[in-house]
Amino acid sequence: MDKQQQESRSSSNKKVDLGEWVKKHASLYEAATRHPFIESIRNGTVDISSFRRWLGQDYIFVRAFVPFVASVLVKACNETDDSSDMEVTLGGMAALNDELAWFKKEASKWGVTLSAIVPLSANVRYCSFLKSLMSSEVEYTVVLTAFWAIEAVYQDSFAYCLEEDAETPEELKETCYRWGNDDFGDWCCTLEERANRHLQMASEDVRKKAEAVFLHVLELEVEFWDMSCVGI
Ligand SMILES: Cc1ncc(CNC=O)c(N)n1
Repeated sequence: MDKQQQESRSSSNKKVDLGEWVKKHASLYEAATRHPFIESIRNGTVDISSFRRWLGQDYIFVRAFVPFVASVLVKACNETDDSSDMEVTLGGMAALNDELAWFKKEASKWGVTLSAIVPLSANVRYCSFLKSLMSSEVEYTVVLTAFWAIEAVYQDSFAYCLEEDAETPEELKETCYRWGNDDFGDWCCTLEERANRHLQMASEDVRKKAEAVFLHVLELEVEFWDMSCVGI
């Protein structure tokens, strides 16, 4: 085997998957999934005005997330002929329909007026990032990676608040369960599998872009939690 063959062999054998990136960037991943806001839910010391702020801001985020997921679905239909890709994304869209209804119900329980919420700057930044990913120029592999990262952070964070030794207040358990439940966990694993498949097939350039987008999602998630806790 000559040198060039060896290089191309080793680059195609190089393990690229999302689990590896989580390990490689463990401290940022941990900052996003074990944030003080999440820790405060888990140990029962959460400041309720922070929780209410998070709830109102997250409703705005989820409304912006719907067209992003729709754009992932369009790319799945155009760029792959594998129906599992379309199905996992369509499943995510269906869940968002229930989620928006849930936000309305939860907001009224906490006395949060959703129509009066003004998006804070971290939220505006996150929503405009989603918008930038909706461009047809952004590769399917890259947006699938972003989609997985956005969902995985919530799944991991809220599942942590439901562990056996967690002291999450009763009235917050339903919120944690929304993203921390096992079915959502399984769905995230399916999404991860789909994304990994595409990463394996991608060029080095696309993989690099996907890794950068993964890191950017983690940063934006940290800022989103930070925004929820300002003033405490
Ligand atoms: C800021 C943020 N990140 C991820 C999610 C989870 N995806 C949809 O609900 C969310 N609701 N909010």
